[in-house]
Formats: sequence, C-alpha cells, structure tokens
Amino acid sequence: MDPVINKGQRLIGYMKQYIGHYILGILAVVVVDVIQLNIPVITGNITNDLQFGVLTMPLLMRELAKLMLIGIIITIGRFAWRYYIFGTSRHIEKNMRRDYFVKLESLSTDFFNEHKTGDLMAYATNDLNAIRMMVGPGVLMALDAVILTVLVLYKMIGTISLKLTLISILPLPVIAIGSLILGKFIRKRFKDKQEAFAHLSDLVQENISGMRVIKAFVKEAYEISKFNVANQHNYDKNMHVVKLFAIMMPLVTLISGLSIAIALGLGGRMTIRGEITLGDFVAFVQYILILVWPMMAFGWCINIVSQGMASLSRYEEIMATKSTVVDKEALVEVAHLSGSIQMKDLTFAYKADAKPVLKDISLSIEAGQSVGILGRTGSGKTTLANLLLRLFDPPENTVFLGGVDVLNLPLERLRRSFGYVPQDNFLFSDTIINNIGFAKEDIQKEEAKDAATQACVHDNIVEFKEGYDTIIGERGVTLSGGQKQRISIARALLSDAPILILDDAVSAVDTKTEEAILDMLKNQRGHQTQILIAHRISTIQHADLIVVLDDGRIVEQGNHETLIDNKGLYYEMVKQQQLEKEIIEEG
Ligand SMILES: Nc1ncnc2c1ncn2[C@@H]1O[C@H](COP(=O)(O)OP(=O)(O)OP(=O)(O)O)[C@@H](O)[C@H]1O
Repeated sequence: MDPVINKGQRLIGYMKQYIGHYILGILAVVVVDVIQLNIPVITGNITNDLQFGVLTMPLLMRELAKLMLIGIIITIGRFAWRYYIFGTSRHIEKNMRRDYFVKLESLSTDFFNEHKTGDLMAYATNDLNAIRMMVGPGVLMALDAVILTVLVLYKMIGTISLKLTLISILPLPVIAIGSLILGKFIRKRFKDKQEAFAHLSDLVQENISGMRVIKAFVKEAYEISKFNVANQHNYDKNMHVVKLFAIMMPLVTLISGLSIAIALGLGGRMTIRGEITLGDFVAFVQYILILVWPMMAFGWCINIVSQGMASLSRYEEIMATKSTVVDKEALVEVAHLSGSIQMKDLTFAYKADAKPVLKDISLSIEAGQSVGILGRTGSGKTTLANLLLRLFDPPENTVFLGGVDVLNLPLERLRRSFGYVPQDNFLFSDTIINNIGFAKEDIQKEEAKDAATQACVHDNIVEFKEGYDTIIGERGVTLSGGQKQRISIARALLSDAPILILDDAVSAVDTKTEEAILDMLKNQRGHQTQILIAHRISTIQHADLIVVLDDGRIVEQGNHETLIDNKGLYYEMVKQQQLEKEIIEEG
C-alpha cells in the first residue's frame, strides 16, 4: 500500500472519531466569520447616517446594541471553536500517545537496542505536538483563512467596488508568500533553539548526576566553561528567533499599511467623486484590516501542515514496526510447566549477518537443579538467559522448557515461569514495597517482608525512615549497589516461579551476605530450578551442575570437584581468583 495514503488513513481514523466536534467547531468558525463582517457594515451605516444628518440617538443606540450582540456571539463562537477544534486536537494527541506507548510496550528488546531513548521520547513529545498543531490550530487557521477571505472579498466586491478591491489588495499576497518563506526559516531556527536547549539541559542533568565524579577529578572549572559555551549557544539560537520575529511583524504592518494607504488614497478619491459613499469607504478600510490575518494564516498553515506531515511519517514508522518476538499462531497449551530446560545444538547470533555469540550449546537441566554458569566477560552467559526468557528468539528446536520448544509456548506463560534478576538490577522510582511486588498485584506487606528477609535486605529496609514505603531513585533514597541487587532478588523470589535466574546478582554484596543468600536458595528454594550466572567461583561452586562458557561455547560441565580434577578453564579460574584474593588480603 502507498505509505502516504496509509499515513493519511491512520490520521483520518483518529480524526473521524471526533467528527461531531469538528462539525461544531467548523459551524462556530462560519458563524463568527459571517457575523464579524457585519461590523464594518454597521460602522459604514452609522457614518452614512451621520453624513446625511439622519442619525438620531435611538438609531445610534440600536446600532450599538447590534454591535454588542455581535460582540457576544463572536465571544461565544471563539470559545466554541477553541473548545471543539483545539480540544479535539488534544484528544487526538492523547489517543495517539496512548497507542504509541502501547506499541512501545509490545516491541521486542532488539528495537530498543537500535533506537535511542532520546529519539523515542522526542516522538512522544515534539512530533506528537507537531501533529496536534496540524489537526488543531492548522485546521482552524486554514478554515478561518479561506472562509474569511471568500466572505470579505465577496463583501468588498459585491457591495463596494471591484476596482477598489483589486487594486487595494495587491500588496496582501506578499504577506502570504512572505510568511510562507519566513516560516521555513522560523521552523529551522525553532528547531536549532530547541536542540540548543536540549543540549544545555542534558549537560546540566549529567553534571548533577555525575557530580561525585566531577568533584573527585577536580573538573568543576572545566564543566563551568563547557556550560558557559552551551549557555551562550542557547542564547544565540534564541536571539536568532527573536530577530526573525522582529523583522517579520513590522514587515506585516508595513505591507498591510500599504494596502490601507491605497484604500485610503483611491477610496478617498472615489468618495470625493461620489462613486462610493463615505460609509462604504469606512467599511472598506475595515475589510482590508480583516484580510491581513488570513494572509498571514495561509503561510503559517502550509508550514504547520508540512511540519505535521514530517512528524506523522516518523510516528508512522514506529507504529508500523513489528515485534520480532511474538506468539505463534499455533501454541502449545500446557497445564503445568516443569522447571526442566534443554538446549540442543544452539547457535545464536544477535543479527543474521553477525558472528554467533553462542555456538553448538547442548545442555540438559532437570527441574529443581541448581546450575552455575561461569565464563569470562562477553562469553555469552547473559545471552543464554535472554534466549530462555525469549527477550530474543532462539532458532527453532533449540531451546525447550518442560520438553516444549520455547517458541511454541505462549510468551506470557513462558515469562511467568521465571523469576529473573537481571544484571543491571533496574528498579523503578517507586516505593520499595511496590518494587518488590512488581510481578504481583496487591502485594501484602508480609509477603514483601518474607521475600526481603530471604534476600537478606529486610534489615536494611527497616532502617530507612519510611521502611517499605521508602521511595527509591531520584525522588527518594539512593540505594547502594548491593542493596539494589538484593531488592531485585526479593522481587524475583516473590513470584515463586518454577525457574530462578540470577544474572550476576550477588556481585556487589559481601561474601558473608552472599553465603547467606546461597544458603537460603539451597534450603528454602530447592523446589525451583536455579540458574546462577556469575564471575565469582564462590557464587556457583556448590551448584549441582557448573557450565563453563568460553567464547560462546560450553568448554566444560560437571560439579566443582570433577571440574577441579579436569584441570581445564574452571581450574585455571579458581586458581586465578584464589591468587587475587591472597594479594588483596596481603595488601
Ligand atoms: N543486544 C545485543 N546485540 C548485539 N550483541 C550483543 C547484545 N547483547 C550482547 N551482545 C554481544 O554478545 C556477546 C555476549 O554477551 P553477553 O552479555 O551474553 O556476555 P556475558 O558473558 O554475559 O558477559 P558479562 O559477564 O560481561 O555480563 C558479547 O560480545 C556482546 O557484545
């Protein structure tokens, strides 16, 4: 399908939902425009009556009352068009933002690796803003400009003079063309201004987050000079916008002034000659003044629409993206998923043309077994976890859970079978209790306390003033690396899923706490299959099965004793870590 048609169709779909509001808004525009054209007629009539000496006080009061009524109708009409058209554009923006967020939530991990967070945020803010401008103020301006221009020209030509109209409006299209051209510059300068501000706020934000590093490396003066450059740049870009407006507004006044001068000169002469009445002359000058706005609006409109369409393309691109990890059409429904895992000849690369990061992996893990996965950094340990959870899809018939190919299991069912402690221990800016209960709705304090006690973090939590209700992150307390790890462990323990994966989950805790957590796993979590990914031998040495990865291959597997006897990579790593420990202890 033609992407442009497709793009338009989607937007029209959003707009159609509010067709009633649009119609009411359009009616309001028509009413306001038709009514306001009576103002010059009334002032013209008053002038004529004055000139011919027929104006009486009751007549004047009647005309004034008409003007008042027009004023009231215009005020109500302007409120209605803002409410129905601008309000509708806010609705459409909200709906599009909701659909965008739902889309983001549905996309797979590779999408987020390939797109920068800043860009994805900009689509949801700047781009949706530009689309809103198009479907709200853009629609209104276009309608208002067309209706007003047609009506005013009709009045000027039909009731006053064709010749006077054609000559007087000659300069006005210059405003339309000028605002179109200047609008392009304004857009560019606005973008530069926004980028300069974004850069400045990034810099300040990074400085605040990295203040400890800046102080430790005595880089305050350097950062201040960097800030001064960015601040000056932001000022310059703002001044570019100010200058453009400073040129534009007087130019508009000058050109419209030219039209008025022609109307005064030519219209004055026609009035003296009696070709038009004095009232017509007064009304005509007011019509010219009314025409200035639509001329500006034409230019603005074209810019708003072109900007909106560019943003719509970006939005559409994301909305058209398909998740690479989805449920198959024919799924295997299993009543009970055991925690057994098999991998058969698994070779995996993150991209089709990239080097494999896992090669010929064959592995069998029984339900309830504890498995340690050890290997140097970059050997593929986390990738194994990624494939089990289907954060990335493995090839067909390579990874099995409870005897079923993971690709044939419903994604939700599969992922609920894991309690996962990711390597980065991401926690949300929320209370500790909500973080621990993330996998569960309506978490009870007792449950959170049990999980936190098992993860050896309860004592830390109760030391905070707000206890389990303490807010973590920027708005609340800063946790140590070890505290974060243990809260992440508590979160994974709470779901009591058949399989637990702890990816480097105790690297930041001291050896005594590590021992306590490992004891807890052994004594209280024996019913769960446990996969412990680690660099430290101490974390995995008591596991039932230890798998040693090197450059994506399993080079050894067995328990601690057999691997020591093997005198392979595991034995070397044990010796190396013992040596490191001795050096640290002696030092
Ligand atoms: N999302 C990704 N896209 C492309 N390549 C990736 C991705 N994630 C990891 N890799 C690459 O795959 C290889 C294995 O990475 P992985 O994270 O599995 O190693 P690891 O053994 O867990 O390392 P560490 O112990 O440092 O955490 C590395 O070369 C890494 O650069």
